Amino acid sequence: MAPRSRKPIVNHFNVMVVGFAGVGKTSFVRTLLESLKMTMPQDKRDTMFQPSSNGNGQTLIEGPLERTLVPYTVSIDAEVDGDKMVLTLIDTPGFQSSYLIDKQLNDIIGYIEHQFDLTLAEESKVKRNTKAVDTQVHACLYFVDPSKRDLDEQDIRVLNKLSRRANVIPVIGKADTLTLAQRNRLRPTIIKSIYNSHRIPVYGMPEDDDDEDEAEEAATEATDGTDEKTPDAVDTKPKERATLDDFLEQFHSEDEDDEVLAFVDYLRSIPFSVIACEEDPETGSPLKIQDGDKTIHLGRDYGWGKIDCLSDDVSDFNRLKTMLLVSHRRILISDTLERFYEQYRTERLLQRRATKYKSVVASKQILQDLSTI
Ligand SMILES: Nc1nc2c(ncn2[C@@H]2O[C@H](COP(=O)(O)OP(=O)(O)OP(=O)(O)O)[C@@H](O)[C@H]2O)c(=O)[nH]1
Repeated sequence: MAPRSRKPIVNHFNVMVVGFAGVGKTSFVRTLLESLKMTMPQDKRDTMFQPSSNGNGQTLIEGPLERTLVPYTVSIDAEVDGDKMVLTLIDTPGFQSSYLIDKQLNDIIGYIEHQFDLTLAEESKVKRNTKAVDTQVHACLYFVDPSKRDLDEQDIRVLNKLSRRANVIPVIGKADTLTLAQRNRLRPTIIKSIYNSHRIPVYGMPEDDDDEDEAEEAATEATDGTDEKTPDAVDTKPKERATLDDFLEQFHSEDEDDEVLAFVDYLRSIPFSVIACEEDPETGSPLKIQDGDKTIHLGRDYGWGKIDCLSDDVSDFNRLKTMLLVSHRRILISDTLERFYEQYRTERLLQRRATKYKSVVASKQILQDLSTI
């Protein structure tokens, strides 16, 4: 008897791109897809896209690059390092004027929460669908505008809100618009803003348990009377942090396990600087650039020089791709489920209970009122 064929379990991995308008999100999505396509056998290349349309039947991943006005997804059957997955990229409209940011951000958060609702609905079924697709957003790339000198108030607001619902990974788009010195200045400034000044819990950021414990201890001692200070005099402000690079100094490759090293490596790399390839303005397809004898498939030509956007010498594109699809993929997926989904689920259940309680109290009140008429 022939052995029964077993269908492999399909791993879904979903990555969203978010940021201000024109910072290179769509171009990055296209470059990533093209880079994956290049490693596939020819006959599979044209069948891999299942892009959603903008409602007019027009798919958004092909054709001339236009401003993204509605969120859309594009999926690809990818194989990286022998690992098969369905990779879905979710492109979102770039933030425009400051008064629109909150509305746009709410739409993005709404999208992320809707995926949690789908899981919640599936979990509540008596008979669950074993083939239900995981649509949760496992990683959210936040594109920082390279023309800024530091994160501004709006970036901080967006990063804080997004980090409550997803694994946020900071990226600098259009990194070729910066000189090396500018890039070297921008990275520590952004990290200082995230880690020291605003303590934004982006993906992988070390938590400040010690600071919280110390503040709690100080407050307890003071109220116990074991300290000279009055409670009002207690300084509950967490103490200043060392820089992230100083914090990372304590990890040595020979003493740590692979997961810790993957995080150290990741934290040393953020924000990833990426450069997207140049597209034919008519078709939107990547321009093939001739550099002497060699053809650069995903490059940019500046007139005075040409670059290969996938080269590690010019950008962190490959480092980011490997981090997402290989070294951190499983952690990002489990983190989304165990941390963000669980948090959302708890909030929803408490909300439901509160609404139910309110309606019971309200109906009792109505009955009481009716009985007195
Ligand atoms: N120099 C340079 N230009 C880029 C790069 N990536 C994108 N661009 C250009 O920047 C412009 C905007 O790129 P998009 O990819 O549409 O930016 P976006 O963030 O998706 O913009 P929205 O759809 O408005 O949110 C286009 O003219 C791109 O050709 C890059 O890495 N380097």
